[in-house]
Amino acid sequence: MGILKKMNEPDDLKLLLPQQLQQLAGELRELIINTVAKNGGHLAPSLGTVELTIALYKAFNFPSDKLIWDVGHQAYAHKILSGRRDKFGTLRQKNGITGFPNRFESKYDAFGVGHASTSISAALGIAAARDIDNAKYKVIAVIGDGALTGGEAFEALNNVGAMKKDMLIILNDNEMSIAKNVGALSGYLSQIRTAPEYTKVKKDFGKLLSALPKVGQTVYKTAEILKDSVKNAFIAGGLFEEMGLSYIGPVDGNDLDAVISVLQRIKNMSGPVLLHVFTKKGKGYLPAEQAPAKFHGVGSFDVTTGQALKKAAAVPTYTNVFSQTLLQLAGENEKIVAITAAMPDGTGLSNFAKIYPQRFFDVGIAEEHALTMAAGLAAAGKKPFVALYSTFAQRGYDQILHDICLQKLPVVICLDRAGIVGEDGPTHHGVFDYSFLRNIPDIIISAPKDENEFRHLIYTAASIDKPMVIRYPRGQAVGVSLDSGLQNLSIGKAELLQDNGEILIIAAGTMVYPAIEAAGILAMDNISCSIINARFIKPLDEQLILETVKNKKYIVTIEENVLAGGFGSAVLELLADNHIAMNNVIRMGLPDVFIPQGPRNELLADNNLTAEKIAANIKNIADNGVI
Ligand SMILES: Cc1ncc(C[n+]2csc(CCOP(=O)(O)OP(=O)(O)O)c2C)c(N)n1
Ligand SMILES: CC(=O)[C@@H](O)[C@H](O)COP(=O)(O)O
Ligand SMILES: [Mg+2]
Repeated sequence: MGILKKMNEPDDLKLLLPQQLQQLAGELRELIINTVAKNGGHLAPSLGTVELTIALYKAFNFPSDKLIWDVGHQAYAHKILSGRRDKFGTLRQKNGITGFPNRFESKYDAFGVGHASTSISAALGIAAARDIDNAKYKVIAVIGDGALTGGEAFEALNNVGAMKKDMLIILNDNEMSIAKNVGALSGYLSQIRTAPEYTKVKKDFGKLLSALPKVGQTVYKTAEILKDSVKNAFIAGGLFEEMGLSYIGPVDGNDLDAVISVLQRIKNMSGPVLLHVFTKKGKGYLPAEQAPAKFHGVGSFDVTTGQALKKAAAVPTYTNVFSQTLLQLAGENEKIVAITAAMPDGTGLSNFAKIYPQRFFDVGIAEEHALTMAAGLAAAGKKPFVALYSTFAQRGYDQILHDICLQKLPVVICLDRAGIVGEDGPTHHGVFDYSFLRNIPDIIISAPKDENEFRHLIYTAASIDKPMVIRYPRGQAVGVSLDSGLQNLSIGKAELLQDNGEILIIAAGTMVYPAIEAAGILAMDNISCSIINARFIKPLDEQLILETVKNKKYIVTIEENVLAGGFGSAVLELLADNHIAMNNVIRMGLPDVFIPQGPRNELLADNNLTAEKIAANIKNIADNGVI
């Protein structure tokens, strides 16, 4: 770390010579690779943007100028260069540096991110505020080709072209979303990349740039000449020009000199400018260059081989179970179709895509569109399964309400990564879905206690003619054995697992097994518990709950969701509506705060949602009568 260790202030970089900047790029890569190899993280995206980040720091003055990253999973070099080098070893760890730009972590993180396609909107807002204040700083958004497939990015571009604010949008095009990028826009960008003229421009670009003056009155003109020169070579970026932006590029975004030169020359251009850079995802680490999707987000790995350090577990993940069960059902029912919003691997739909390419749709990072498209498919007689991460489904609230449920269309919404996800932290925890879905009429919300029940719920969802949600967590399932056949579960029927004692635990989804275990711990203290597996959050099994609460001294609800408006609230509403006293109800779940990052198990323990903590809390209540 010869040069990097001398970089104490971001401005130190401005004094470095070209060769030293190259060395800095190498050292940044080394630090990023070694850190991610230990902590896990978004390696390939962050390796691809090293040169771009150095060039941005060379050309602009942060934090006065505002740099807004889209998603923010490519911003590790930015974190290191903006005063977080020495803490970078704590990346994604509990109480450590977060995996995404975070307004509360650094003044260099101009906007907090984690969800895609927000950067242009945020940058436009900041530019508009700047102009109201007559301030003079620059505003730069960096957006990937994947994030550009999101509707919000298009809405923003539409507005940018009309508002004509001075701002720079850098399109970091590596031809990849998490998986291969999809869609017509991606096709358009590839045409620019493969146009024979690009090769010529790429070669001539350096020469062209060095021949042009750098500063003063001529800058704007220079940029115009530059733009025209490129445009004269071929009409690249016409789409953006038509929308009212000045298109510059394409530029090789891993060629440090070229990116520095172009930024220095265009930074004073007026109006909205789109700079198109091509980068290589995973650049500088062969395993990541060869398998950019695998190294998009990784767990710990061996740097020499690129092999994961953790052995694959014998117990399947919920995602695997979903993948296999849906494939089985799709073989039996040709109406089944599947939709992903740019996460074919993460949601387990890649095999479905291979086997049923005509019945599979990757719509890009477009959750809203995915849901309404599913509604359209259902309206035309198909049985759509939309698989989304719970946190990203937050984008699609009105589509679920207005386009699916109000229309009573039989779409199955599979919410993966529901609950606490771990190291991705508060932007990614899927802990709000019970609350934001529960108020929608005609929706069915289910949460399996284990993989066996999960398979039956998928089968049930495939068989009914109503909108249904199944929510399940990140990572491994419980490890129970699977029934040989699949069966329909009665909608809204819960499962009474045991009925003895004065304490009734009603648990939802992932909290059922911890509840059973907690009851086992309490039994050793002669405290007996009854347990209900809710299975359905909506409709609730009102009959069973009302029957079972009779003669119970305490009722405990447990959920891996925020308490506000969640499953426990549903039980309270039921009791209130039936004039049953509620002063003996204890709700366990997540508090009204954003849960930070950390290992999932530790975060569950911190929030009293492990068997031991549940048992300790119930014992305290039983012993002291304290709630
Ligand atoms: C709303 C939303 N949906 C899905 C994701 C998951 N996601 C994170 S990064 C990514 C791909 C982004 O591709 P791109 O913008 O091209 O960046 P790259 O990784 O290629 O640098 C996806 C789908 C997300 N963060 N936000
Ligand atoms: C940045 C982003 O949103 C995704 O890359 C996400 O981190 C993937 O999460 P999983 O690792 O749970 O698939
Ligand atoms: Mg990309």
